[in-house]
Amino acid sequence: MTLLAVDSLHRSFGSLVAVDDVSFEIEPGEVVGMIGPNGAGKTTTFNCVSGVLDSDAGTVTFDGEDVTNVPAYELARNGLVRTFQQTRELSTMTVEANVLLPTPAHPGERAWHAITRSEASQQREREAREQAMELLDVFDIRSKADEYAGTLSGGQRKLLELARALMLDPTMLMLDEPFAGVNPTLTTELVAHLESLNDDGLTLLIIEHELETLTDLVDRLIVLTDGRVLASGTPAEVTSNEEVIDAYLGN
Ligand SMILES: Nc1ncnc2c1ncn2[C@@H]1O[C@H](COP(=O)(O)OP(=O)(O)OP(=O)(O)O)[C@@H](O)[C@H]1O
Repeated sequence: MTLLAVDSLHRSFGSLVAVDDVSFEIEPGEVVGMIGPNGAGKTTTFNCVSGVLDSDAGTVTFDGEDVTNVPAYELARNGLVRTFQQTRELSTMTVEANVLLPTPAHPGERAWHAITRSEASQQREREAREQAMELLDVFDIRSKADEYAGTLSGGQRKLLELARALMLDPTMLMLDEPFAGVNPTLTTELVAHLESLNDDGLTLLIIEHELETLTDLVDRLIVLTDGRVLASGTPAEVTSNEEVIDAYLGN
């Protein structure tokens, strides 16, 4: 069964049509890249699909359920999680606290946990902490666990953002420019992490400008221009498509 189906999505800002009749489908286990020139509507499409912005028309179906305009926190519960182009770490909290933020087991989230401190809630906290530390270990930022997130480099912030998204145990991750501002060594590491997450069954939809980074990683590319899907296919198909070359690659 198709995991994500976007059908005839529209979103305008005043008279500007940012997303204009966009349709695409993602199958379970796929890695799909979304490319297109600046202003093509990639982030707005992400925002509408991930419940950050309401769409004006169209439908989004995730895992067989109509989730059109369902808020992000509810989508996350269903397994659809996204990251942002601008990382959203809280710079005056520690790296560990940042990773723990989205988990329901975080003590701050439910006031009554703090009061009752039931065995079950303490167990959940312990498990969340272990999971957070494992992720920081995998992403090679465990040594920074007790430091303020504000001290991390741009690349490490991307890893922190990814770790935080993974704490929600997603079925599908939508990544908005995960490699932007990341140095080549860290990019290679990040790609390897994404490949291994995909090997474990995680479905990925990735916005990226750097086509070279995406070509090896993705099964398929969706090209947007002027808010519309211009082409979709394997990297080889898309990069040899004349319309794509004119609209995007030729630039
Ligand atoms: N909140 C907003 N208010 C008004 N216009 C917006 C808003 N968000 C996006 N737009 C406009 O919608 C169009 C699509 O923008 P969007 O950010 O989705 O494109 P993009 O393909 O992600 O671009 P980039 O690669 O530069 O991030 C652009 O013309 C942009 O200026």
